[in-house]
Amino acid sequence: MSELVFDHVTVRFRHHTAVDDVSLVVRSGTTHGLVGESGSGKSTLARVAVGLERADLGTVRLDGVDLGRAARARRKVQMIFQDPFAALDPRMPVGASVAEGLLATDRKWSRADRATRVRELLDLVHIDPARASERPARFSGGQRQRLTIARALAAEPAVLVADEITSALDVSVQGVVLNLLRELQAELDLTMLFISHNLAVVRYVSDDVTVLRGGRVVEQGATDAVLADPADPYTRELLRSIPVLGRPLDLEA
Ligand SMILES: Nc1ncnc2c1ncn2[C@@H]1O[C@H](COP(=O)(O)OP(=O)(O)OP(=O)(O)O)[C@@H](O)[C@H]1O
Repeated sequence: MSELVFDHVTVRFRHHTAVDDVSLVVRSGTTHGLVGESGSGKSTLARVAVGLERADLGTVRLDGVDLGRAARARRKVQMIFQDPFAALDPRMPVGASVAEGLLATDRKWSRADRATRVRELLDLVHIDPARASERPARFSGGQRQRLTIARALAAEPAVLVADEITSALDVSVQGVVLNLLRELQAELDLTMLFISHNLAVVRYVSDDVTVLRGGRVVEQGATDAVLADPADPYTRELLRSIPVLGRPLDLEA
């Protein structure tokens, strides 16, 4: 089991409340989408989960353990960031970058085991393992994002937090990365908090959804139910930007 619970979380920056009493549950083996316009508090909430930000009130718990008090448990929550160009050290062979993720596991890895695991991880994200010695500059944006996913998976996370991971990519590549995530979800039974300002993207990967506005939850529930019958005008507004059924997803919005 790996359930991530945000329990009445509030985060303030000086007099500004970025996250205001937010509660949500990322159920084990499911993807929870977090959607809302720019500045609604999505990234701040994600940063609290991985310990980059502190909650002023409330707790984030992984399987009952308060992550605010347990740095070790926080390593079980791994974040994938928006910009795959900034996320990989340009001087390092990509295999070495992926291997960095193994440091977050509690095991000691022999050189041979490490190399084998890196090959497996590259294979999992459909990057030719023979390219492990190449630098990031030789890879496209979409390939780099797949490399950062491999590095996050190397850490054997209980929960993955994906923050706008497709928004820096060309629209043609976004679908490839989203499809990979769906494939990994099915294969590895991933538990994931998936953040995007784009409801079409969230709908594509999420079992449950929380809609944030101005740091507050305005709507929450099973994705299908929420999108079929949104109770809040703001969600209806976000939905209007999604193309009707039968037309391709507008992943660029
Ligand atoms: N370190 C900080 N210091 C002060 N204010 C901050 C800080 N980080 C975020 N904020 C503010 O908190 C609010 C929420 O920001 P946050 O980045 O969480 O929103 P977001 O929904 O992720 O937006 P975006 O989609 O643009 O990333 C914004 O008003 C932002 O300006």
